[in-house]
Amino acid sequence: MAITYELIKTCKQTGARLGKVHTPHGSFETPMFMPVGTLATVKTMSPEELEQMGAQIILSNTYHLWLRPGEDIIQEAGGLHNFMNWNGSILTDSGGFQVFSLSDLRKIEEEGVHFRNHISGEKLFLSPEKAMHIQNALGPDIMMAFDECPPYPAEHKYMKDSVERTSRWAERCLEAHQRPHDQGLFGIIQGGEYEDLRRQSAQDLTSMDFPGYAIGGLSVGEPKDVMNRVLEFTTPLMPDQKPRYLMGVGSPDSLIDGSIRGVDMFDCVLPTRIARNGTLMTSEGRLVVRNAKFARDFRPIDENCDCHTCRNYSRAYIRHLVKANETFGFRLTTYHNLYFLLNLMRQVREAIREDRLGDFRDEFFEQYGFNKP
Ligand SMILES: CNc1nc2cc(C(=O)NN)ccc2[nH]1
Ligand SMILES: [Zn+2]
Repeated sequence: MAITYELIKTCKQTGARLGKVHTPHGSFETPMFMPVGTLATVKTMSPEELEQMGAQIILSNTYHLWLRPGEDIIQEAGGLHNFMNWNGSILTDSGGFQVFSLSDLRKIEEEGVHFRNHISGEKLFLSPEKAMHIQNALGPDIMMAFDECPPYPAEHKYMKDSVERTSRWAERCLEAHQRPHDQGLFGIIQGGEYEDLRRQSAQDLTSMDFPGYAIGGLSVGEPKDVMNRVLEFTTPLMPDQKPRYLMGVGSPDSLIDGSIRGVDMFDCVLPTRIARNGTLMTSEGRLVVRNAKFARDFRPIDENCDCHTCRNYSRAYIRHLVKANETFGFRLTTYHNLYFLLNLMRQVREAIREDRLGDFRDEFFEQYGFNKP
């Protein structure tokens, strides 16, 4: 069975929608945040802990797994689910973003992209066909088309050529897709900040009938109001009976603002990455637990959080572990940050059910300390 989307209801106060995505490894309600497990692990978390905190779909990176351990080993293990013992859904990206963000030495041709391994420097080549071959071997529930994620800002002429090549590459990905029945392939809409190019990209891709669509090329350094403007004119161009996935977005305010503009799925390394340097997301804003003021603070990280970390450990203890570079400290901070975002999405879904996501946004922004528009 492939990927299907069920639109449950639209928020009467905003453009947000409550939905459900069905995959071969289970269904999940949307809007939903996907923890990132780049190398077939959400760093420091066990699959049991991910399940316990309410994660239902995680992301893994094709580029990284191709280099290490190699898709052949994962295929021999029976695919990513078996290899990492995760029974929920998995989405793999295509490597498009890594090629353009990790490797500066690259040459883009019609056939594909020549670049260097960001670790060893060896010459590499990725094409739509190669990216599909690797993802078919990894065996996720959802795969992403191979595209170009251009830098921000980019000239309109460059972006137009890039969008047209990305559309040709999307066609080639569909051609090369080996397992359409048990692996959904999402197309990626590009076009940068240009409304005419986002429209052209959306028209090209929606004419190819993918089971879901992503909005790429954002969260690449553009101001938040540019992202929000691009979402405002892009989501209405996307089919409303299919999932809409905004790639690389995961700060609390962007998750809420993206949901309000009709986005259903999000992923970002932010919560796990900042956890590893002791920065916590709390309902009152960010908390840097290394700060000396927490040395004798025996309250939980967030008094409004009921996660495992906040129910059992204090700021003073976590500060001590983080300063001593104790692994357990980073497990506690990671668990809390992921729980915080998964719980935020639960509250967003609840607010959509009750047609009050606009009010929720104002309350959350006020308490978290985000400046209101
Ligand atoms: C962290 N920011 C961020 N932007 C992204 C864009 C893409 C994309 O356009 N892929 N084709 C993927 C991941 C991203 N992560
Ligand atoms: Zn917590």
